[in-house]
Amino acid sequence: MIQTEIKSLEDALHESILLAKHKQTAQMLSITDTIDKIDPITFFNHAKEMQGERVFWTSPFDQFYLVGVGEAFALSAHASLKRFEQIEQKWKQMLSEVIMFNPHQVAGTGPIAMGGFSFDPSKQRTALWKDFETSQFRIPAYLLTIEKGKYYLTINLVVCPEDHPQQLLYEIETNKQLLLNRTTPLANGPTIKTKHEIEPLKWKEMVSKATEEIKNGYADKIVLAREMQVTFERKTDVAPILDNLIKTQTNSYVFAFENSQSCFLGATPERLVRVHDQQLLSTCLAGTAPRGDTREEDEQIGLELLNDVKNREEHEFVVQMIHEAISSSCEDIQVPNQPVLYPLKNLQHLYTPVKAVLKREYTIIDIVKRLHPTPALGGLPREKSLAFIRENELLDRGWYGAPIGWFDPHQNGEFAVAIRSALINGKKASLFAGCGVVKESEPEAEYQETNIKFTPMLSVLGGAS
Ligand SMILES: C=C(O[C@@H]1C=C(C(=O)O)C=C[C@H]1O)C(=O)O
Ligand SMILES: [Mg+2]
Repeated sequence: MIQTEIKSLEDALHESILLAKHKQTAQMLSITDTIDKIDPITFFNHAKEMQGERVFWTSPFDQFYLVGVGEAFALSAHASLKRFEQIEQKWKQMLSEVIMFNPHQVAGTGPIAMGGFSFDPSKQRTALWKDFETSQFRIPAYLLTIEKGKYYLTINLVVCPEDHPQQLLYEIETNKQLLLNRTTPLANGPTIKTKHEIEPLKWKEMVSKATEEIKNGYADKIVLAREMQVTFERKTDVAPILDNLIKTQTNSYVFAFENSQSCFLGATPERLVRVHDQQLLSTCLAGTAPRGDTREEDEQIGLELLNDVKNREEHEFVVQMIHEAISSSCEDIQVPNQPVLYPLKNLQHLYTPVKAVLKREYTIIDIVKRLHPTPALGGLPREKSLAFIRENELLDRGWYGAPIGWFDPHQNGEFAVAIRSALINGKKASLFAGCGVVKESEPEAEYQETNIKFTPMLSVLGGAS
């Protein structure tokens, strides 16, 4: 990694092309500067006119946004074996070769990697997720970062020995104009034409089977998910959906990842892990109840949730596992001994935050590897619950329920668990929702719980009834 003082874009291009000529190979370059204020959804919307797929991330807790377009560099791991290590290794290799011009040193600027993993690389893949790899990160060509009210644009590109600085400069200026200096109105949000739940009866039978297995001592908890397929009147536009998610799901991360004709997006309340300056945060989120119609009713439901044996059990398995999973790589681990309520628009959860200090020799990817899947999405014990899911679930989870997020060259990053999500493809979409099955689970109650978990996405897709 070579780091230099501030340069004009033209000088940076000159220097990188010279280096590429000298080495007789392509050279990656990353240049970051501040820009004027721009709405992140506007930027995302404009990016549609450009070549390249878009990615979107916002964390509601610190008004932090990342919006990327195009792909300067890709990191992927094909085999399921050691996929986290492969991503890390390719990332380190890339970082050792990139030239960075970034005077700001703000988390989430520069050549950052945005992407995710599939839930279970050992599960048989279907055509549904054909556009997505099982481990896939993208260093966007153009990246908007909004942090603490400041706006940054990073341009990442790979130059070749035969490139011309003036030509590249012209292309970049044209794209910047397109992204930053236009006023294109947002299209209307979609309207759902048809809704189809996949095999609800079979799903309930599977919940009964899991409950029986748990009672027989096979496992303590198994998380089971299902799919709802919807169709739209017209081909969907993602920007108004994201806009709506940000406005309606205020306690959730909002994310989108485009790949070819598909877009995976959602509004998840579940942080997997965040690392900033070695400070680590993780979240135990499991145990669910609806919101009440009045304040009193809401408080009553919340109180019952806090004291409900079945939901507390679902939750406790997650707390124990996350604590154990980070114990060897962290110091000063703090875990409250009681959960609190985490209210969302359509439902409420039991929530226990976990704080720790990440030891210097570990990275966020090491932690993702240890945590995924937590018993909030897999179960306990991990391998047994995964085996049950693999064998019985009527669904290709793809990236649903798996880590999605970003990391930067300075060991900062954040991953959420991709729930409350949908995979959109033109005029159709698949929505996903799951729930933690324990020995007290009732199939009908779990079915209703998954129904409320569909509502955040259903309502922004124009189909809540
Ligand atoms: C699996 C999902 O959510 C998970 C399951 C929960 C539960 O069963 O109580 C609660 C939060 C999440 O950990 C989902 O939303 O699809
Ligand atoms: Mg539950």
